[in-house]
Amino acid sequence: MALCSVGRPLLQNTQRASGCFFKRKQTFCCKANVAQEEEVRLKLRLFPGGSIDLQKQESGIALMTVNNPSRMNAFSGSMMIELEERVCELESWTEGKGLIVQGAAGTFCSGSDLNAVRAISNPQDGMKMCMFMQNTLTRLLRLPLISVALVEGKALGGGAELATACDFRLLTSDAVIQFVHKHMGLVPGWGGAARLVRIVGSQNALKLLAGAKKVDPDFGQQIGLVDGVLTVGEGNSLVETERWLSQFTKGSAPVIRAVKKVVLSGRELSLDEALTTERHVFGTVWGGPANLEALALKTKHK
Ligand SMILES: CCCC(=O)SCCNC(=O)CCNC(=O)[C@H](O)C(C)(C)COP(=O)(O)OP(=O)(O)OC[C@H]1O[C@@H](n2cnc3c(N)ncnc32)[C@H](O)[C@@H]1OP(=O)(O)O
Repeated sequence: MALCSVGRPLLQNTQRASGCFFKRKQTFCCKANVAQEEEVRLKLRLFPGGSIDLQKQESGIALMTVNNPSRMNAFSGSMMIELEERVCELESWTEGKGLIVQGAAGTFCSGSDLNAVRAISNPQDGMKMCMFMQNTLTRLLRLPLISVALVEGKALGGGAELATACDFRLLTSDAVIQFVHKHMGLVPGWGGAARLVRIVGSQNALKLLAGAKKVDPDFGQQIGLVDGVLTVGEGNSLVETERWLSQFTKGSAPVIRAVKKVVLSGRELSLDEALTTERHVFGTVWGGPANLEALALKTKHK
């Protein structure tokens, strides 16, 4: 498995399909990065526990579970490494269309494992862990899959940051997202602040971070952080989430992956770069099987 999470190029699959048009954004894996990453891994391995489980389903929807229930699904060091490995696996899953990220045992994730945090509370180690997680979560968000965080129970600190690394967030009616960093004398470091500003705007992001404000489903929907609410007790949240996601993942994998790529480039690139990307991605679906089938069926959009 390639150890090149640091500086993995943006939209690598699009690039492969249609040439190198992300030159400005590109940084390549270099020996120094790989060595640095290995050093971080060695350190993270000192804090074992829990797992990140991945199930790739025939439907094209994968299920990723943050699994450390005795610590409310807090991220141990080994879980950070496993998360990167699972993301790597998803990057090469060409049949994939969607991803659900959930926590085990009815709660989402309580952030970084505080035992590890205490042990690496010096700025140098904190920065390395932060860089590793920032990279992994950036790659998670950039997967050519439509992703949704199923938030049951609590998403706290780094758990709230993980939820922002998905395209959508669905909450059960009793769930809470809270950026508790300020109460911990911190700010987000896993890319959560940058993503939050893009999701809810800077005014709301400031309120959530400076006030460590609890976001319940109603408030979350008002500010655009929450995309839907699942009623607790009314069926299985996971089944409900799969049903919700399937409205976007129904159909041909190349087309759905292409949709994610053009939206991602619109979100992350300059207009000129995004337009170029859109042209290239368009070229990958134009005259493709789904396009030809729709033309043959004389599809009407009533
Ligand atoms: C850049 C990343 C920044 C960060 O993520 S910093 C970490 C931010 N997260 C936190 O501060 C969460 C602290 N925990 C809590 O507030 C509460 O435990 C929480 C999640 C609301 C759950 O409360 P309760 O339902 O009352 O359950 P509890 O407190 O008895 O917890 C059950 C067991 O889980 C443990 N736990 C919860 N969150 C943890 C964490 N982040 N790291 C390590 N252990 C954690 C907790 O210590 C308890 O263990 P034990 O049963 O006492 O052995």
